[in-house]
Amino acid sequence: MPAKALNWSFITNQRIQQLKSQVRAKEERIVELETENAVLHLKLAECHGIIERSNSKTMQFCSLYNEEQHLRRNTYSNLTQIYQIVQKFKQELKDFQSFSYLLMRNFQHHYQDYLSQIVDAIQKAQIENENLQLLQARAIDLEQSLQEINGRYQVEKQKRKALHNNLVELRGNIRVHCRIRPLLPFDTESGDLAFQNRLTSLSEKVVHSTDDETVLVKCSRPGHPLFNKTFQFERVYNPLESQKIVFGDVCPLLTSLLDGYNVCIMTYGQTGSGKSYTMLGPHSESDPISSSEADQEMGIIPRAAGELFRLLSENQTVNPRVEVSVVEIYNNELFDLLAKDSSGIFGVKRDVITTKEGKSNVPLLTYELVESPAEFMRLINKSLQLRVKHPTLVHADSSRSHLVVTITLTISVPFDSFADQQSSQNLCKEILCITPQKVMKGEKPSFFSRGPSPAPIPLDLTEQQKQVQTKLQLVDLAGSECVGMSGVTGTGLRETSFINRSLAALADVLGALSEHRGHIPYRNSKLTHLLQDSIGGDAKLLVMLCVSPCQKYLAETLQSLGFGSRARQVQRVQAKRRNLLVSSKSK
Ligand SMILES: Nc1ncnc2c1ncn2[C@@H]1O[C@H](COP(=O)(O)OP(=O)(O)OP(=O)(O)O)[C@@H](O)[C@H]1O
Repeated sequence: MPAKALNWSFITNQRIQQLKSQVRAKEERIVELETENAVLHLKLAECHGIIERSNSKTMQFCSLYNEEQHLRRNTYSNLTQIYQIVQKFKQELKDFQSFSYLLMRNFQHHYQDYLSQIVDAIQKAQIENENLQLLQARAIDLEQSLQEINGRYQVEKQKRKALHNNLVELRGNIRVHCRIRPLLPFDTESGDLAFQNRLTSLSEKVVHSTDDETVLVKCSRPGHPLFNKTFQFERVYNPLESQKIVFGDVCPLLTSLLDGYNVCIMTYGQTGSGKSYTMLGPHSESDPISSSEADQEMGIIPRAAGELFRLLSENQTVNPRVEVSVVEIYNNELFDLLAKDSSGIFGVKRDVITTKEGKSNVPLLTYELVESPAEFMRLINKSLQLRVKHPTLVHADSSRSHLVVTITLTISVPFDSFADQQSSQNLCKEILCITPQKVMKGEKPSFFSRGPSPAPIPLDLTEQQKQVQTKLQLVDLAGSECVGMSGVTGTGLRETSFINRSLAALADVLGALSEHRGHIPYRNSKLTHLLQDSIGGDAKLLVMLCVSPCQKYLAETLQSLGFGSRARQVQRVQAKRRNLLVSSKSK
């Protein structure tokens, strides 16, 4: 091999070696660079990641920024509004302040005014108060004087009443009371169509009590000018006055009964005017009258029984005997409601006779002995079951008969207790002496048994005593009535005719008595014949007029008031004390 070629190859090898080492160096460098590149890629990827994250954060920031911008804009507009409101409010506040200021000034101004007015008013009030106190003191003085005057007036009124009553008694006048009943449902009911059409005016109240002694009637009749009529009676009850008040005025008559006077109380009036209510109280077949004091609506009869037994129980020494008879006068026939006929039916026809002494008497009349108000009321209720009643157009429970309840009271009194008073009154004319021997022999008098006539009671023979017999007649008359108004026909019409005739007979008797006629027509009707001793005799007689307050019954009311006024004019003999029935001396 040539040297040159060797050299060349050497050089070439060297060169190759160089190049190889260069290549190796380059490759290492490449590897290094690739490694760097990879690192850089990694870093790039990292940077991409960071950039992406930054981008999303930037996006977030952007949206937050937008939101913030939006909020800011909103806040700004809100702030603007708030600012405007605040400005407005400030303005208003300013206005208000100035208004308050104005108000305050006004207030102060008015306050000053009012204050001075108040001060004035207080000063005036003080003066007024002083005046008022003076006036009050004067008013108290006046009131006291008024009370004194009123008291004196009441005393004078009582005295006047007592004097009037004495005068009535001395002149033998009939005492007349008048009771105006309240308006009741049946006053505004009527089967009559013509009435129905005029109902308002018909139920108008035309009868009034102006005081406790005067009745005022406003008379208005179609085609006549209106005029007022007044009637005076011993007592007038307004519609609100109770059964208790009515009985309060009747009550002293029971004391008179025990004092030895005969007493008669009768109710008179048109049908439905309240006679039975006043005399008996409300009752019906199924609901009899009680004798309980709790019953506020009890009438005169049950109250009288209670009061009589109360008075007797207060005076144990009188040894009383109380006998009762109940009589009904129906169609001018007299029925003894306590007697049974042969077939055992109660209500036996009896007759009235005039005795030799000129007294009326009912032979065989049953007298039942009673010892308590309850026993008495049992008899009354039994009798009321028999009393004839029929419905009329005026009211459903109309009594078609006169009812006469007679209580005969026999009491023992010391011999001189009545005589002194009798002599002072010079009334000792009528002495019914029953022979004392009969009692002294110890015979059992027939009057101990239930029997046909009231009789004296046994005496304590160790003392000088006498028996006094007095009679209390309680009469519930049947109602006077206008046939057209009551709408009765047939039997009812016959009853009405008898009722009206007997009431006319009663009026005739009063007329004859007031004119002091020689003949008094007692015998024209059984009613007047039976009541002869009470009406014309020496009993204390009280007529209780019952009237309706309404226009519908004006004619009947005027008739009843006229009857009462005429009754007041009657001057009979003075009421007399009953005297000895039996007397006895100690052995
Ligand atoms: N003062 C009064 N207070 C309340 N109700 C009364 C009053 N007076 C009468 N009444 C009522 O009026 C009605 C008729 O009264 P009442 O039966 O006493 O009349 P009267 O005059 O006896 O009638 P008649 O003669 O037809 O029997 C009864 O329902 C009775 O309860």
